Amino acid sequence: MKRIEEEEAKSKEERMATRSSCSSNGLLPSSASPRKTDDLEVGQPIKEFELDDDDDDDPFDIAHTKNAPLEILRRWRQAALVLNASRRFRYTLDLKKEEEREQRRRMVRSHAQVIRAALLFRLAGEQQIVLGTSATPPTVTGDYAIGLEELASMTRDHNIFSLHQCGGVKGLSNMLKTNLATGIVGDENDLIKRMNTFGTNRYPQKKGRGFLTFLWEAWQDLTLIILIVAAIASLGLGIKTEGLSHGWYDGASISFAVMLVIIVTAVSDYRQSLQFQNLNKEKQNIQLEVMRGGRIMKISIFDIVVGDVVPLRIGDQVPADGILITGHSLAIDESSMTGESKIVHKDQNAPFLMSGCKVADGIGTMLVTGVGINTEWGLLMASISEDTGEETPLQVRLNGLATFIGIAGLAVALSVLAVLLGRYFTGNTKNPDGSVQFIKGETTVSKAVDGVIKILTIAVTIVVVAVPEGLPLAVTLTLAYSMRKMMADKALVRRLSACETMGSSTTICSDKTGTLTLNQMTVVEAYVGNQKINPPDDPSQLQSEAGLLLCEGIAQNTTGNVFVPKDGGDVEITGSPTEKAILSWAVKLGMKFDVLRAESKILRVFPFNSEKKRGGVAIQTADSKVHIHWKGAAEMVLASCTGYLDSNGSLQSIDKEMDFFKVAIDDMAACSLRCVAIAYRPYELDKVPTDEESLGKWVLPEDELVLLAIVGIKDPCRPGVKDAVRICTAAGVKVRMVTGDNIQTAKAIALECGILSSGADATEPNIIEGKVFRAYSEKEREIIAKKITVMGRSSPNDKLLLVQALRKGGEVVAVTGDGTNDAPALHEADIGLSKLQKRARILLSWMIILLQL
Ligand SMILES: Nc1ncnc2c1ncn2[C@@H]1O[C@H](COP(=O)(O)OP(=O)(O)OP(=O)(O)O)[C@@H](O)[C@H]1O
Ligand SMILES: [Ca+2]
Repeated sequence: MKRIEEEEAKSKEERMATRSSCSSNGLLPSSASPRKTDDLEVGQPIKEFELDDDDDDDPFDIAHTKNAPLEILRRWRQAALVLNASRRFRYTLDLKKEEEREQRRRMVRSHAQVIRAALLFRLAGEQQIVLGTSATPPTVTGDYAIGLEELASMTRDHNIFSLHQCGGVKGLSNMLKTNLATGIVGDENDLIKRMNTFGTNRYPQKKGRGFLTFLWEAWQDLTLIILIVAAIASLGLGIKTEGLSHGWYDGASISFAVMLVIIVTAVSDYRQSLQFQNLNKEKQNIQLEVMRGGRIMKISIFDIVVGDVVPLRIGDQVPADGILITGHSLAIDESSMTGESKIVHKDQNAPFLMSGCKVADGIGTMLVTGVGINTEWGLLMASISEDTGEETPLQVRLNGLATFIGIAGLAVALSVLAVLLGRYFTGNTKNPDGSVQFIKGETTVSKAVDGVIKILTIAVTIVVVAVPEGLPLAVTLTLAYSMRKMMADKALVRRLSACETMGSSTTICSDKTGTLTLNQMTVVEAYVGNQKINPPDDPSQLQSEAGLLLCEGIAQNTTGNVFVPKDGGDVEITGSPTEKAILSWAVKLGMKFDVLRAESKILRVFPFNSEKKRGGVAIQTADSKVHIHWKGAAEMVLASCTGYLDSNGSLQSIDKEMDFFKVAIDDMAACSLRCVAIAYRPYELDKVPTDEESLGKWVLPEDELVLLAIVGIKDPCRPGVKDAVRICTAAGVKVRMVTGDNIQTAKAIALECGILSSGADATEPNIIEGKVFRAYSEKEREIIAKKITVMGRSSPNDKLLLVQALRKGGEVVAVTGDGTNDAPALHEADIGLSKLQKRARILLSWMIILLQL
C-alpha cells in the first residue's frame, strides 16, 4: 500500500506539473490556437472542444475525504490503475509522456539559454575590444544588409546591444527593406528572395507512429494477457483430452476473439492518430493579418516572412520572432516559452517578441526577424510530437472495471481450481455411477492427469467468461465514431474525453456574439448630436462640426484599417466585426481614413477591453490641440458625458437631453441592436506628460466628455439557433446566455432565439447584470446562479464567477466562447467549446453529440 500511495503522490505531482506547465498549449486553446476569434472572413471553420480537467474529481486527490469506506474502495481501484502500466491505462501513463515532453521543452530552453549566455559573454568581450572604435557593420548577405545568423541570434538572445548597432528597429527595417508603415512590397519575387535568405515559417514535424506500434501496444493489456494464457492452456488441454482433430476448437476460438480485439483496437487507435495529425495540421494553419504594400492582408502563419509587419491584438499568438515597432499597453504571456506564467510588458526597452507566446493585453505591431526553425518555438515544436494517447474518464473507469472483473474472475477460477483439486485428490468427487474418481494408490497417473485437466478446463472457462475484454473497446469505438461525425461538421475535438463530458453536461453558458448571432455587424441606426440620421449613412444629414470630430475619432480610435486601392477598386475594411461596422459606416459618411490618420499624431492609446468596455486615444492635431476620443458601451460612455454638440455644432449641456439619449439607447437595444457611443473631450496640451516614461503611464481622462454619436449595430441571430436551444432544453440541458453586451440587447436576442420564452421571464435574477451578480456574496451567488438565464454587461471575471457558482451547485457546465474575453470561464468549465474562427455552429454540433451519447 505504501508503494501505491507513493505512486499516487507522484502521479499527482506530475499531473500538477503538467497542468501548470502546459496551461498554454494543453488546456486552453491558446498557444497553438488561431487568433482573432472575432473574425468573419472565410476560412476553415473550426470549433474546438476540450475538457478542462476537474480538480474536484481528481482521481488522485485523496487528501480531504469524509467518506472513508467509499474512499478505500476508490483508492483500491485507483491503485490498480496506477500500478497497471498497460495500454488501457494510458490515462495515467500519459502523465509520463507529458513529463517527458516538459523535460524536452526544458532541455531546449536551457540549451537556448546556454547559447545565449555564451554569446553574450563573447559579445561582451568583443565590445571591450571595439569600445571606442566604430561598431562593426553587420555582414551583408545577398539583397539584405544583415545575415540570417546575426538576425536570428539577435532575436533569440534578446540582444538589445546589437539591435542598437543596427540602428534600432528603424535601421533594421531598412536593412530588411521593409517600410514600417506599409510593410514589405510582398510581390512574388520579394517573398521568394526573403524565403531563400531567411527561411520559411515552418518546422519539420515528427512523424506519427506506425500501425505496427499500435498493434504492439494493443496486446499489452492485462485482460488480454489473461485471455491469451487461457487460450494457450485451453489449446493444450483440448488437444490432450480430445486429440488434435477436435481438441483445438476452444483454444482457437478464444485466440480468434483475442486477435479480433487486438486488431480492432489497433486499427481504431491508428485511425484516430491519423485524424489527429490532420487536425493538428489544420489547427496550426492559423490565418492572420499582415501589412503588405500598405494594405492589411490575410495570410497563413506559414507564409510569414522575415521583414513582415504584423499587427498584434489581445488574444493573438505571436506568429514568429520579432521586434516591437509600436505598442500600447502591450503585454505578452510568455509562459509557453519560459515556463513561468508571467505577463511581460513590451516597450522600446524590451522590444523582443518570442514566437508562440500570447498577447495578454494591449495592441502593437511587430517586425518579423526570425521564422520557422530559427526561432525557439520552432526548435521546440520540431522536437516534440503531439500524441493522441489519451483515454476518457469513462474509458479509464471501464478499464478499471474490466480489470477488476478480470482479476476477480481469475481469483474465483483459482479458488474453484483449488477446491476442485482438493476435493478430487481427497476422493470427494464421484463419477455419475457413484464410483469415487480418485483413489490414492489405485488410480493410474494418466487417469489422474485427465481428471486434473478436466478441472483446469472448468477454471479456464470461468476466466474466459469473466473477462470483459470488449467493454472498453466498445466505448472507444463509440467515441471515435462521434468524433468522426463531428469532424465532418468541421468540429475539432482536442480531447476524446470532451465528447463524453459533453454528453453529461447539464447546462451551457453561451456567449452571445458569434455563437448565437452571426457576428456580421452593420450600423442600422445612428444618432449624431441629438439628431437621428435616417438612413444612418446619409452624409447630407450630418452637421459638419460634429461630423469632422466624429470621423477623426473613428479613424484614430480603432484597431481596424481602411484600404482604398489606388486603381479605384472596392474599399477594404479590416478589424473586429464591431470595428468594421463602425468604420464602414463612417466611410459611407465620407470619412477619409488615411488623410485623417496623417493629420494628427497619436499620443497615447487605451486599447478596448472587455473589462472596461471602452477604448480611447489621445491625439494631437495639426494646430496643436489635444483631443481625447472614447468609444465604447453606449450607456457607460453616456454616463461620462456632460455635453453634446447640437445641430449648429455648438456645445450644449447634456442634462436636458439625457433622457432622450437613454431612451434612444433602450429603444435600439430592445430591437436587439448593439449600442456603441462615440465621445470626445478637448484637453490642454501643457497637461499632457512630455517625457516618454510618464506618457506611457498617463491615464486618459474619461470624464466631462462631449457626446458625438450613438450607433445601433445589428448582428442577426444565427439561423438554426432556436431549434438547437429547443433540443437542448428538451434534453434537459439549460442554455444560459452570458454576454458582454447591453442587458436589453441580450434580452432581445434571448427572446429571439428562445433562451427566454417570454418577456415575463425577464425579471431579476432570471436576467441580471454582471455588476449586480458580482456584488453578491459567494453563498448567494451559488443560489442565484441556478436561476440566471441571461447575464448582460458581464466582464470576463463575471463569466468566471457564474461558472464557478454553477459548478459548486453541482452542475456540469459547458461554456462556449472565444479565446479572449471568455478565456477564464472556458478554463473553469467542465468543458470548453471555443470558437477558433467564425461560422461556428457550436450549439448545433453540440446537439449532435448529445443525441449520440
Ligand atoms: N471595438 C469596440 N470599440 C468600442 N466598443 C466596443 C467595441 N467592441 C465592443 N464594444 C462595446 O463593448 C460591449 C461588449 O463587449 P465585450 O467584448 O465584453 O462582449 P462581446 O465579447 O463582444 O460579447 P459576448 O460576450 O456576447 O461574446 C459591446 O456591447 C459594445 O458596446
Ligand atoms: Ca466574446
